[in-house]
Amino acid sequence: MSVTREAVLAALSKIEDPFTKSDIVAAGIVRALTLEEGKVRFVLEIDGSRASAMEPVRAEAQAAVEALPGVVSVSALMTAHAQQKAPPELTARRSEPQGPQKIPGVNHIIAIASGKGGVGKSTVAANIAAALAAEGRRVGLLDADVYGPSQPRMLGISGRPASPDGKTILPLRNHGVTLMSIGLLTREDEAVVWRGPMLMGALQQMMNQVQWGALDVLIVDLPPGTGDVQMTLTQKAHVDGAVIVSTPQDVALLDARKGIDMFRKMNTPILGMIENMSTHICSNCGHEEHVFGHGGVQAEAAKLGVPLLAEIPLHLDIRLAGDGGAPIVVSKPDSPQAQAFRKVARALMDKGVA
Ligand SMILES: Nc1ncnc2c1ncn2[C@@H]1O[C@H](COP(=O)(O)OP(=O)(O)OP(=O)(O)O)[C@@H](O)[C@H]1O
Repeated sequence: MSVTREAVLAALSKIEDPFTKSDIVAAGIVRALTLEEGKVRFVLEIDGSRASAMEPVRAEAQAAVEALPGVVSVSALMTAHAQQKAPPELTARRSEPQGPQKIPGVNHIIAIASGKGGVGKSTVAANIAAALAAEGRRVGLLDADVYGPSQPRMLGISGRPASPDGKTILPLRNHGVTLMSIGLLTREDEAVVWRGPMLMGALQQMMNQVQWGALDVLIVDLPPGTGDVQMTLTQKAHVDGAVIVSTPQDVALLDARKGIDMFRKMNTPILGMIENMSTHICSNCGHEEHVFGHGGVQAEAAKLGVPLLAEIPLHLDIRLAGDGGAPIVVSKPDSPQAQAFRKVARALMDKGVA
């Protein structure tokens, strides 16, 4: 028989949180507990400065659950809050500094967003980042797509980032782009369930505890939709603007409109829209076909009064390049597809945001 949620919580409640002296369940640090056919996953949400002190607690929690009958595997991760937690007996949290802040050393932040998943937002983000690097800009890429981090694969980066002092994280680098991705902190085959407060903690950690160095621009690859990550980013960081990626299909456009609306409510300028998978060019014969329609994003951009930054074709080379770890801007810099991305990069530089 598979283990029950109650049994897992009972085992975890025997472990003491050394900081609050209550058990880790009562202390509220056990989050995102999921059980699936004996596979147990949970996260300990802790103060970032206590990571090394809490590691034995994490190990003890993992071992306690592993010892339960019916448990097949256990994944126990730690995620950090950027700020101190109030002691549990206090109901009010100490207020934190309000309003968007600059990330030290980072001149500009550009968010790449889409209303719908799978429209090519990550592909666009990787290519814009590599194109800006090719223009000589100092570029960072923050992969905040917690539901499907794909930037390590697209930029050909693997391995875990180092943290020499246990507090800050050293990002990795390829194709002139400094990358930090939530995908580099989790195992590639491991699904991570992120809940609201954890998402906010993880995003703030990636913005503030990563040693980005001096950057002209940080590109943020957002998850699709209008959720906690988008809200946290625009509330906590000074974002220069958002680029909205959509396919020409009506359904994708509807979602893109919601995204634009959200950014406007958060006072984040819309830098423009990109129509991806605009037209299909056959790699054999060069025949052009409008698989998802064509021109829908241009019409929408005109209606909303935002610039259309590019129409990127659906082209096999773009996918192969992304899957192969060298975006098309790097692998085939002279191709028309790469040139379309270079044009977007130059437009962003001309606007003074990159
Ligand atoms: N213009 C294009 N031509 C060919 N393939 C493309 C193009 N744009 C994206 N793709 C491919 O489509 C797939 C989805 O793209 P991508 O991961 O960039 O989308 P996404 O919007 O970031 O998705 P998600 O929201 O799920 O993270 C990838 O395999 C990518 O290589």
